[in-house]
Amino acid sequence: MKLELRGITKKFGDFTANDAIDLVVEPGTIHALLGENGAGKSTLMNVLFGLYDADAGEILMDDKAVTFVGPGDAMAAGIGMVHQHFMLVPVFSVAENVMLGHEQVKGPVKLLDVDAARTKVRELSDRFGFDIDPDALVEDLSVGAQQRVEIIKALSRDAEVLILDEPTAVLTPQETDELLEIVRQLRNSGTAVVLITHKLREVKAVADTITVIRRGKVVGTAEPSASQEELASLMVGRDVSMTVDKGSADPGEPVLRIENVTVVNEASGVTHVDDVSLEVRAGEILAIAGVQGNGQTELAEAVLGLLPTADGQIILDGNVLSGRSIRQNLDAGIGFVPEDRTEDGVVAAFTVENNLILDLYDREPYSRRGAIDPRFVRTHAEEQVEKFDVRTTSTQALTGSLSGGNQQKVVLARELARDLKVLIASQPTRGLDVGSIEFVHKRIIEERDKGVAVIIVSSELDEVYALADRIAVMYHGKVVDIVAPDTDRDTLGLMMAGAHGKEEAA
Ligand SMILES: Nc1ncnc2c1ncn2[C@@H]1O[C@H](COP(=O)(O)OP(=O)(O)OP(=O)(O)O)[C@@H](O)[C@H]1O
Repeated sequence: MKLELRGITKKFGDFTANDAIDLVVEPGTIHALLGENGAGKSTLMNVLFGLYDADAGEILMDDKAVTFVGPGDAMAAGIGMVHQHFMLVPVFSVAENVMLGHEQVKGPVKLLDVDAARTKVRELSDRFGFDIDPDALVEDLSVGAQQRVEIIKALSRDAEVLILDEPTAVLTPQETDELLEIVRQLRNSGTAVVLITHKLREVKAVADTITVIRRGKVVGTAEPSASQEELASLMVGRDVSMTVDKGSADPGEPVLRIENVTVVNEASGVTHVDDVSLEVRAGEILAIAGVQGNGQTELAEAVLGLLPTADGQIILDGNVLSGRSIRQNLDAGIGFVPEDRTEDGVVAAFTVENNLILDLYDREPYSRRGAIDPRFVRTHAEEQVEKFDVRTTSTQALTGSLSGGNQQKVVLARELARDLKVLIASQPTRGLDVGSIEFVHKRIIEERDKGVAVIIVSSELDEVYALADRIAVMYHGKVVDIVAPDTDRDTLGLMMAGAHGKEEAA
């Protein structure tokens, strides 16, 4: 099915998020939609999926104008969307999840019993090589498999246009390759795929057509043969350096010591971190590389005090941290960028300016004589928004209304505004555009050069290589080895997949 958007305009108050956007997606093609954070990509897709009402413009399918009042209409017309946050019910099986929602669809297919859904899942799984068991519980599936269930859900409703919103942000390198292969197969079977991503390497690998939007407007199209640098500068409107200059580290004394730390999930009894010892010195960046779910997140949370340690101790500047509150740890100079910004990073219902002072509101100069100084808070927010290039209509906008990448910049701006001894940043640039990644990497290196001990938890090898002075690889809760950043990609990848130590991986 051919999809055409003509002159789509969507405003939020005075702010124009989409400004007369034209886009044609041909059947059997992969159309990448590129744009910096806040460019308006998600807004445009939400208009297309019937979640937002456009202020102007029209949607045509096979040259016929259509109107979608809600996602049900869009699905009935053959549009499927896989969001960044999956919309699956964890305690239901795959087949039950696929069945859900069929009752809303007006189209020809209806899966109103589990048997029919099971058969459909098998059929689609076999056809596209999804490798999904219809009876598996969603909560037992890996992130990559859950995403395939979302795609099956869309295909089970006969989607002919499939929108994938940053589908690889949460995937491992191997899962990413698998997904891209699936996307190619969908294209070959005639599906029109709209792919929203910040990862230029992926765009170049699979896209047939590339449209770039900036500040709500289409600024151009590009060929997949364009270089990453060309795509990046078209996206952000300036030259972007894809690798940040980093001088060699000049590490000082150890600031943070993690000694034989074990973290056990109290409810399930599962050991997430298993007898880990690490040392981070002032003025160095230790990257913890690993496939998501190997204990890195829990280790980072244990250092801040968000999770209790079952064994071992964490020592900051000679002081044992256990038994102290999170607040005390923040006050002691720990900066923390959590992995899940929407859950743990920002309060969506607070304004940007209030999110920027979450850890600071009760101290001078943010508060005076026990009361928040609103003028100072605003000035501070305006400075930070400018410095971190947070695209928001105002500092008083609700943080939940910001695009994903811009919410991440708010978290980083808040954490880096304090005087830190240790910075722990989990997936610090997930969802950020290339220009913002360059900026954030520079800021992290600046912290290092100021003498902060930095821990970066990342599953992106590009990021690990861009920042690390040393790399600790975690697998199944243990540190497999600590290696130098000149270790090659394949060796590191194998270690992340469980090879013990550099020699074995080599
Ligand atoms: N519900 C809303 N209310 C107010 N403003 C909004 C709303 N949704 C989006 N915006 C604004 O519209 C702009 C475009 O946001 P959108 O989410 O479409 O960007 P994006 O291109 O998807 O960005 P990212 O790459 O960061 O996900 C942003 O500046 C955002 O603040």
